Amino acid sequence: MGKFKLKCLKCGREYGQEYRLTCENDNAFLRAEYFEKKLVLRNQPGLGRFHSWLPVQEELTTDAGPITYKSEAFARELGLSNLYIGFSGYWPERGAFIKTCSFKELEAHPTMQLLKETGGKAVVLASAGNTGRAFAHVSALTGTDVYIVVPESGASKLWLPEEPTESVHLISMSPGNDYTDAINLAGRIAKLPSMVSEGGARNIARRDGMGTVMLDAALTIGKMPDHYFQAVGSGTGGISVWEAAMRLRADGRFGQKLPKLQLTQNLPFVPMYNAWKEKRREIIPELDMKDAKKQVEETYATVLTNRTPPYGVMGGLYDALTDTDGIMYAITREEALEAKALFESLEGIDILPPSAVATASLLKAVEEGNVGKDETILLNLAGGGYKRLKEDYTLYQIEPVATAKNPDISLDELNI
Ligand SMILES: Cc1ncc(COP(=O)(O)O)c(C=O)c1O
Repeated sequence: MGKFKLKCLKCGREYGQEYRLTCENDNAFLRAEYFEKKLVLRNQPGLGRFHSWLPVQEELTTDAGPITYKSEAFARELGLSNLYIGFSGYWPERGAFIKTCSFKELEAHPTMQLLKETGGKAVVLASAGNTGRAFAHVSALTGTDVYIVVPESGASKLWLPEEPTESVHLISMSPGNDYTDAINLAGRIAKLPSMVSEGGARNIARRDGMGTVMLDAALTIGKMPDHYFQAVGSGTGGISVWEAAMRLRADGRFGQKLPKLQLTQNLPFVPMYNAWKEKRREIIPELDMKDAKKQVEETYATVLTNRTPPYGVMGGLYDALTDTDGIMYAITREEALEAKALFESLEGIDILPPSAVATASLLKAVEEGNVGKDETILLNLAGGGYKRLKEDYTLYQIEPVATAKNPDISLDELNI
Protein backbone atom coordinates (compact mmCIF):
# COMPACT_ATOMS: atom_id res chain seq x y z
CA MET A 1 0.00 0.00 0.00
CA GLY A 2 1.48 3.33 -1.00
CA LYS A 3 1.44 6.44 1.11
CA PHE A 4 1.40 9.23 -1.49
CA LYS A 5 0.85 10.08 -5.12
CA LEU A 6 2.42 12.78 -7.24
CA LYS A 7 0.27 15.40 -8.92
CA CYS A 8 1.20 17.97 -11.55
CA LEU A 9 0.23 21.46 -10.42
CA LYS A 10 -0.72 22.53 -13.95
CA CYS A 11 -2.45 19.69 -15.77
CA GLY A 12 -3.37 17.61 -12.71
CA ARG A 13 -1.86 14.44 -14.13
CA GLU A 14 -1.15 11.93 -11.41
CA TYR A 15 1.77 9.58 -10.97
CA GLY A 16 2.44 6.82 -8.47
CA GLN A 17 5.28 6.55 -6.02
CA GLU A 18 8.35 7.07 -8.11
CA TYR A 19 11.45 9.21 -8.25
CA ARG A 20 10.04 11.64 -10.77
CA LEU A 21 11.08 15.26 -11.25
CA THR A 22 8.88 16.40 -14.15
CA CYS A 23 5.43 15.98 -15.63
CA GLU A 24 5.30 14.46 -19.08
CA ASN A 25 2.89 17.17 -20.26
CA ASP A 26 4.40 20.44 -19.03
CA ASN A 27 7.03 22.18 -16.95
CA ALA A 28 5.09 22.78 -13.70
CA PHE A 29 6.14 21.28 -10.37
CA LEU A 30 4.83 17.98 -9.16
CA ARG A 31 3.64 17.86 -5.57
CA ALA A 32 3.22 14.90 -3.24
CA GLU A 33 -0.28 14.24 -1.96
CA TYR A 34 -0.12 12.16 1.17
CA PHE A 35 -2.92 9.79 2.06
CA GLU A 36 -2.51 10.68 5.76
CA LYS A 37 -4.18 14.08 5.95
CA LYS A 38 -3.40 14.55 9.63
CA LEU A 39 0.13 14.66 10.91
CA VAL A 40 0.70 11.56 13.04
CA LEU A 41 4.03 11.72 14.82
CA ARG A 42 6.23 8.62 14.76
CA ASN A 43 8.49 7.57 17.57
CA GLN A 44 11.76 8.56 15.90
CA PRO A 45 14.51 10.86 17.18
CA GLY A 46 14.88 13.19 14.17
CA LEU A 47 12.95 14.03 11.04
CA GLY A 48 11.54 10.50 10.89
CA ARG A 49 8.97 11.85 13.39
CA PHE A 50 7.28 13.49 10.43
CA HIS A 51 6.93 10.26 8.45
CA SER A 52 3.28 11.05 7.60
CA TRP A 53 4.44 13.73 5.17
CA LEU A 54 7.73 12.35 3.90
CA PRO A 55 7.73 10.43 0.59
CA VAL A 56 9.39 7.29 1.92
CA GLN A 57 8.03 3.92 2.99
CA GLU A 58 10.53 3.08 5.71
CA GLU A 59 10.72 5.41 8.70
CA LEU A 60 13.94 7.44 8.86
CA THR A 61 15.83 6.64 12.03
CA THR A 62 18.48 9.38 11.92
CA ASP A 63 18.76 11.72 14.91
CA ALA A 64 19.16 14.64 12.49
CA GLY A 65 16.08 16.83 12.53
CA PRO A 66 14.91 20.42 12.91
CA ILE A 67 14.43 21.91 16.36
CA THR A 68 12.42 24.94 17.42
CA TYR A 69 12.80 26.98 20.58
CA LYS A 70 11.49 30.25 21.95
CA SER A 71 14.13 32.95 21.97
CA GLU A 72 14.61 35.00 25.11
CA ALA A 73 17.70 37.23 24.98
CA PHE A 74 17.64 38.00 21.24
CA ALA A 75 13.86 38.44 21.30
CA ARG A 76 14.17 40.91 24.22
CA GLU A 77 16.79 42.87 22.32
CA LEU A 78 14.37 43.18 19.39
CA GLY A 79 11.35 43.87 21.61
CA LEU A 80 9.54 40.75 20.34
CA SER A 81 7.41 38.61 22.64
CA ASN A 82 6.90 35.56 20.42
CA LEU A 83 10.07 34.93 18.49
CA TYR A 84 10.84 31.29 17.76
CA ILE A 85 14.09 30.05 16.30
CA GLY A 86 14.06 27.11 13.93
CA PHE A 87 17.59 25.79 14.13
CA SER A 88 19.03 23.25 11.70
CA GLY A 89 22.54 22.42 12.79
CA TYR A 90 24.56 21.03 15.65
CA TRP A 91 23.66 22.16 19.14
CA PRO A 92 23.38 19.11 21.37
CA GLU A 93 22.41 21.19 24.42
CA ARG A 94 19.16 21.99 22.59
CA GLY A 95 18.69 18.58 21.01
CA ALA A 96 19.98 19.58 17.55
CA PHE A 97 22.09 16.85 15.97
CA ILE A 98 22.59 17.80 12.32
CA LYS A 99 26.29 17.05 12.10
CA THR A 100 26.71 18.63 8.67
CA CYS A 101 25.34 21.85 10.19
CA SER A 102 22.60 22.82 7.73
CA PHE A 103 19.00 22.07 6.77
CA LYS A 104 20.30 20.46 3.62
CA GLU A 105 20.55 17.26 5.63
CA LEU A 106 16.78 17.36 6.07
CA GLU A 107 16.49 16.86 2.32
CA ALA A 108 19.39 14.44 1.90
CA HIS A 109 18.00 11.70 4.16
CA PRO A 110 14.56 11.37 2.52
CA THR A 111 16.00 11.81 -0.99
CA MET A 112 18.51 8.99 -0.57
CA GLN A 113 15.86 6.79 1.03
CA LEU A 114 13.36 7.45 -1.78
CA LEU A 115 16.05 6.64 -4.34
CA LYS A 116 16.80 3.39 -2.56
CA GLU A 117 13.13 2.48 -2.51
CA THR A 118 12.56 3.31 -6.18
CA GLY A 119 15.49 1.93 -8.14
CA GLY A 120 18.71 2.66 -6.37
CA LYS A 121 20.73 4.58 -8.93
CA ALA A 122 23.66 6.82 -7.99
CA VAL A 123 22.56 10.39 -7.33
CA VAL A 124 24.19 13.42 -8.97
CA LEU A 125 23.93 16.94 -7.64
CA ALA A 126 25.50 20.36 -7.78
CA SER A 127 26.21 22.21 -4.59
CA ALA A 128 27.57 25.52 -3.40
CA GLY A 129 28.83 23.57 -0.39
CA ASN A 130 26.19 22.75 2.21
CA THR A 131 24.01 20.47 0.08
CA GLY A 132 27.01 18.46 -1.07
CA ARG A 133 28.21 17.99 2.49
CA ALA A 134 24.78 16.76 3.55
CA PHE A 135 24.52 14.22 0.72
CA ALA A 136 28.11 13.09 1.22
CA HIS A 137 27.33 12.44 4.88
CA VAL A 138 24.26 10.35 4.08
CA SER A 139 26.29 8.51 1.43
CA ALA A 140 28.98 7.75 4.00
CA LEU A 141 26.31 6.42 6.36
CA THR A 142 24.43 4.33 3.79
CA GLY A 143 27.04 3.41 1.15
CA THR A 144 24.86 4.81 -1.66
CA ASP A 145 26.96 6.45 -4.38
CA VAL A 146 26.76 10.20 -4.79
CA TYR A 147 28.43 12.44 -7.37
CA ILE A 148 28.79 16.02 -6.15
CA VAL A 149 29.87 18.92 -8.37
CA VAL A 150 31.08 22.03 -6.54
CA PRO A 151 32.51 25.36 -7.68
CA GLU A 152 35.92 26.12 -6.29
CA SER A 153 34.38 28.47 -3.69
CA GLY A 154 32.44 25.52 -2.25
CA ALA A 155 35.23 22.95 -2.09
CA SER A 156 36.40 23.90 1.41
CA LYS A 157 32.85 23.35 2.70
CA LEU A 158 33.05 19.68 1.69
CA TRP A 159 34.09 18.15 5.00
CA LEU A 160 32.53 15.31 6.94
CA PRO A 161 32.21 14.38 10.60
CA GLU A 162 33.43 10.88 9.65
CA GLU A 163 35.99 9.50 7.22
CA PRO A 164 34.79 9.85 3.62
CA THR A 165 33.89 6.55 1.96
CA GLU A 166 34.43 5.43 -1.63
CA SER A 167 30.76 6.04 -2.31
CA VAL A 168 31.40 9.82 -2.18
CA HIS A 169 32.64 11.20 -5.54
CA LEU A 170 33.52 14.88 -5.44
CA ILE A 171 34.14 16.79 -8.68
CA SER A 172 35.43 20.28 -8.11
CA MET A 173 35.48 23.04 -10.72
CA SER A 174 38.36 25.37 -11.57
CA PRO A 175 38.30 29.01 -10.40
CA GLY A 176 36.02 31.20 -12.53
CA ASN A 177 33.14 28.70 -12.47
CA ASP A 178 30.25 29.44 -10.14
CA TYR A 179 27.39 27.44 -8.63
CA THR A 180 25.36 27.65 -11.83
CA ASP A 181 28.27 26.21 -13.83
CA ALA A 182 28.30 23.36 -11.33
CA ILE A 183 24.54 22.87 -11.89
CA ASN A 184 25.13 22.66 -15.65
CA LEU A 185 27.91 20.09 -15.36
CA ALA A 186 25.93 18.00 -12.87
CA GLY A 187 23.02 18.01 -15.33
CA ARG A 188 25.26 16.44 -17.96
CA ILE A 189 26.70 13.80 -15.63
CA ALA A 190 23.19 12.86 -14.49
CA LYS A 191 22.36 11.78 -18.05
CA LEU A 192 24.90 8.96 -17.88
CA PRO A 193 23.40 5.49 -17.48
CA SER A 194 23.00 4.39 -13.83
CA MET A 195 22.93 8.00 -12.62
CA VAL A 196 19.97 10.10 -11.62
CA SER A 197 19.73 13.83 -11.01
CA GLU A 198 18.89 14.86 -7.47
CA GLY A 199 16.61 17.44 -9.05
CA GLY A 200 16.87 20.51 -6.82
CA ALA A 201 13.53 22.12 -6.08
CA ARG A 202 11.80 19.63 -8.39
CA ASN A 203 12.66 16.85 -5.98
CA ILE A 204 9.67 16.36 -3.69
CA ALA A 205 11.78 14.52 -1.12
CA ARG A 206 13.97 17.62 -0.89
CA ARG A 207 11.00 19.93 -0.45
CA ASP A 208 9.14 17.79 2.03
CA GLY A 209 12.31 17.16 4.02
CA MET A 210 12.88 20.90 4.30
CA GLY A 211 9.21 21.42 5.09
CA THR A 212 9.71 19.60 8.41
CA VAL A 213 11.09 22.91 9.78
CA MET A 214 7.55 24.29 9.58
CA LEU A 215 6.03 21.10 10.99
CA ASP A 216 8.36 21.14 13.97
CA ALA A 217 7.64 24.82 14.58
CA ALA A 218 3.87 24.40 14.43
CA LEU A 219 4.06 21.51 16.91
CA THR A 220 6.31 23.47 19.29
CA ILE A 221 4.29 26.68 19.08
CA GLY A 222 0.89 24.96 18.96
CA LYS A 223 -0.03 26.74 15.73
CA MET A 224 1.54 28.04 12.55
CA PRO A 225 3.62 31.20 12.99
CA ASP A 226 2.36 34.49 11.54
CA HIS A 227 5.70 35.19 9.83
CA TYR A 228 8.50 33.05 8.46
CA PHE A 229 12.05 34.38 7.88
CA GLN A 230 14.73 32.67 5.82
CA ALA A 231 17.62 33.51 3.50
CA VAL A 232 17.14 32.08 0.02
CA GLY A 233 19.37 31.14 -2.88
CA SER A 234 17.10 28.89 -4.89
CA GLY A 235 14.09 29.59 -2.69
CA THR A 236 13.38 25.90 -2.19
CA GLY A 237 13.22 26.33 1.57
CA GLY A 238 10.53 28.98 1.15
CA ILE A 239 8.53 26.84 -1.26
CA SER A 240 8.85 23.89 1.09
CA VAL A 241 7.52 25.61 4.19
CA TRP A 242 4.65 27.06 2.16
CA GLU A 243 3.68 23.55 1.05
CA ALA A 244 4.07 22.22 4.59
CA ALA A 245 1.88 25.06 5.86
CA MET A 246 -0.84 24.14 3.35
CA ARG A 247 -0.78 20.58 4.70
CA LEU A 248 -1.01 21.91 8.26
CA ARG A 249 -3.95 24.08 7.24
CA ALA A 250 -5.72 21.05 5.81
CA ASP A 251 -4.93 19.10 8.99
CA GLY A 252 -7.02 21.71 10.80
CA ARG A 253 -5.27 21.78 14.20
CA PHE A 254 -2.67 24.47 13.52
CA GLY A 255 -4.65 27.44 12.23
CA GLN A 256 -5.96 28.48 8.84
CA LYS A 257 -3.71 31.41 8.00
CA LEU A 258 -0.55 30.66 6.07
CA PRO A 259 2.62 32.23 7.48
CA LYS A 260 3.75 35.31 5.60
CA LEU A 261 7.02 34.47 3.85
CA GLN A 262 9.69 37.10 4.58
CA LEU A 263 12.68 35.99 2.57
CA THR A 264 16.01 37.54 1.93
CA GLN A 265 18.95 37.58 -0.43
CA ASN A 266 22.47 38.90 0.05
CA LEU A 267 23.66 41.98 -1.84
CA PRO A 268 24.98 42.44 -4.44
CA PHE A 269 23.44 39.20 -5.83
CA VAL A 270 19.67 39.62 -5.34
CA PRO A 271 17.79 38.55 -8.51
CA MET A 272 14.65 37.31 -6.78
CA TYR A 273 14.49 40.41 -4.59
CA ASN A 274 14.67 42.58 -7.72
CA ALA A 275 11.98 40.64 -9.58
CA TRP A 276 9.64 40.46 -6.58
CA LYS A 277 10.05 44.21 -5.91
CA GLU A 278 8.28 44.74 -9.23
CA LYS A 279 5.96 41.76 -8.69
CA ARG A 280 7.35 40.18 -11.83
CA ARG A 281 7.12 36.42 -12.35
CA GLU A 282 10.17 36.47 -14.62
CA ILE A 283 13.72 37.17 -13.60
CA ILE A 284 15.28 39.33 -16.31
CA PRO A 285 19.03 38.65 -16.15
CA GLU A 286 20.08 42.02 -17.65
CA LEU A 287 18.02 43.86 -15.05
CA ASP A 288 18.00 41.63 -12.01
CA MET A 289 21.53 40.20 -12.02
CA LYS A 290 23.63 42.35 -14.25
CA ASP A 291 27.22 41.17 -14.23
CA ALA A 292 26.10 38.11 -12.30
CA LYS A 293 29.42 36.32 -11.96
CA LYS A 294 31.08 39.40 -10.51
CA GLN A 295 28.18 39.89 -8.10
CA VAL A 296 28.39 36.25 -7.06
CA GLU A 297 32.09 36.63 -6.29
CA GLU A 298 31.33 39.62 -4.07
CA THR A 299 28.54 37.93 -2.11
CA TYR A 300 29.27 37.00 1.51
CA ALA A 301 26.82 34.09 1.80
CA THR A 302 27.90 32.20 -1.31
CA VAL A 303 25.26 29.47 -0.91
CA LEU A 304 22.67 32.13 -1.75
CA THR A 305 23.97 32.64 -5.29
CA ASN A 306 21.84 30.57 -7.64
CA ARG A 307 21.49 32.14 -11.11
CA THR A 308 18.63 29.86 -12.14
CA PRO A 309 16.31 29.67 -9.13
CA PRO A 310 12.86 28.02 -9.42
CA TYR A 311 11.20 31.39 -9.06
CA GLY A 312 8.74 31.77 -11.94
CA VAL A 313 7.89 28.10 -12.53
CA MET A 314 4.36 27.04 -11.54
CA GLY A 315 4.53 26.04 -7.89
CA GLY A 316 7.78 27.96 -7.41
CA LEU A 317 8.80 30.88 -5.23
CA TYR A 318 6.78 33.55 -7.02
CA ASP A 319 3.62 31.55 -6.33
CA ALA A 320 4.63 30.99 -2.69
CA LEU A 321 5.26 34.72 -2.18
CA THR A 322 2.01 35.65 -3.92
CA ASP A 323 -0.06 33.20 -1.90
CA THR A 324 1.34 34.41 1.43
CA ASP A 325 1.56 38.11 0.56
CA GLY A 326 5.30 37.77 1.04
CA ILE A 327 8.11 40.28 1.40
CA MET A 328 11.69 40.11 0.18
CA TYR A 329 14.76 41.86 1.57
CA ALA A 330 18.25 42.61 0.29
CA ILE A 331 20.90 42.54 3.01
CA THR A 332 24.48 43.80 2.87
CA ARG A 333 27.52 41.90 4.08
CA GLU A 334 27.96 44.43 6.90
CA GLU A 335 24.36 44.07 8.06
CA ALA A 336 24.75 40.29 8.06
CA LEU A 337 27.98 40.38 10.04
CA GLU A 338 26.50 42.75 12.60
CA ALA A 339 23.41 40.58 13.02
CA LYS A 340 25.58 37.48 13.34
CA ALA A 341 27.66 39.00 16.14
CA LEU A 342 24.54 40.17 17.97
CA PHE A 343 22.74 36.84 17.67
CA GLU A 344 25.75 34.75 18.65
CA SER A 345 26.53 36.85 21.71
CA LEU A 346 22.93 36.70 22.95
CA GLU A 347 21.94 33.14 22.07
CA GLY A 348 25.26 31.37 22.54
CA ILE A 349 25.58 29.42 19.28
CA ASP A 350 27.49 30.17 16.08
CA ILE A 351 25.54 30.52 12.85
CA LEU A 352 26.51 30.14 9.18
CA PRO A 353 26.55 33.13 6.76
CA PRO A 354 23.05 32.50 5.26
CA SER A 355 21.60 32.38 8.78
CA ALA A 356 23.33 35.69 9.51
CA VAL A 357 21.64 37.14 6.42
CA ALA A 358 18.25 35.84 7.62
CA THR A 359 18.85 37.31 11.08
CA ALA A 360 19.69 40.70 9.57
CA SER A 361 16.43 40.61 7.62
CA LEU A 362 14.48 40.14 10.84
CA LEU A 363 16.20 43.20 12.32
CA LYS A 364 15.19 45.12 9.21
CA ALA A 365 11.61 43.85 9.37
CA VAL A 366 11.29 45.03 12.97
CA GLU A 367 12.71 48.40 12.01
CA GLU A 368 10.33 48.75 9.08
CA GLY A 369 7.30 47.59 11.05
CA ASN A 370 6.75 44.45 8.94
CA VAL A 371 6.07 42.37 12.05
CA GLY A 372 3.97 43.20 15.11
CA LYS A 373 5.77 43.05 18.47
CA ASP A 374 3.47 40.31 19.74
CA GLU A 375 3.01 38.37 16.54
CA THR A 376 4.43 34.89 16.29
CA ILE A 377 7.60 34.81 14.26
CA LEU A 378 9.68 31.86 13.07
CA LEU A 379 13.25 32.69 12.17
CA ASN A 380 14.69 29.75 10.27
CA LEU A 381 18.40 29.59 10.99
CA ALA A 382 19.08 27.00 8.38
CA GLY A 383 22.73 26.47 9.23
CA GLY A 384 24.80 26.70 12.39
CA GLY A 385 26.77 25.03 15.12
CA TYR A 386 29.92 24.50 13.07
CA LYS A 387 32.20 25.79 15.82
CA ARG A 388 30.23 23.78 18.37
CA LEU A 389 30.62 20.63 16.23
CA LYS A 390 34.39 21.04 16.08
CA GLU A 391 34.51 20.80 19.87
CA ASP A 392 33.05 17.28 19.66
CA TYR A 393 34.16 15.86 16.30
CA THR A 394 37.20 15.54 14.08
CA LEU A 395 36.31 16.79 10.61
CA TYR A 396 37.65 15.20 7.42
CA GLN A 397 38.06 17.09 4.16
CA ILE A 398 36.68 15.28 1.09
CA GLU A 399 39.28 15.09 -1.68
CA PRO A 400 38.05 15.63 -5.26
CA VAL A 401 38.27 12.67 -7.63
CA ALA A 402 38.36 15.06 -10.60
CA THR A 403 38.55 18.76 -11.46
CA ALA A 404 36.50 20.26 -14.29
CA LYS A 405 37.79 23.25 -16.24
CA ASN A 406 34.31 24.27 -17.35
CA PRO A 407 30.74 22.89 -17.50
CA ASP A 408 31.20 21.68 -21.09
CA ILE A 409 34.24 19.53 -20.41
CA SER A 410 34.17 16.10 -22.07
CA LEU A 411 32.93 13.55 -19.55
CA ASP A 412 35.56 11.06 -20.80
CA GLU A 413 38.20 13.55 -19.80
CA LEU A 414 36.73 13.71 -16.29
CA ASN A 415 37.16 9.96 -15.98
CA ILE A 416 34.61 9.44 -13.20
C1 LIG B 1 22.20 27.24 5.55
C2 LIG B 1 21.50 27.62 4.30
N1 LIG B 1 20.53 28.52 4.33
C3 LIG B 1 19.87 28.89 3.21
C4 LIG B 1 20.18 28.34 2.00
C5 LIG B 1 19.39 28.74 0.80
O1 LIG B 1 18.57 27.68 0.46
P1 LIG B 1 17.80 27.61 -0.92
O2 LIG B 1 18.85 27.47 -2.00
O3 LIG B 1 16.95 26.42 -0.80
O4 LIG B 1 17.05 28.86 -1.07
C6 LIG B 1 21.18 27.40 1.92
C7 LIG B 1 21.56 26.81 0.63
O5 LIG B 1 22.49 26.04 0.53
C8 LIG B 1 21.86 27.01 3.09
O6 LIG B 1 22.83 26.09 3.06
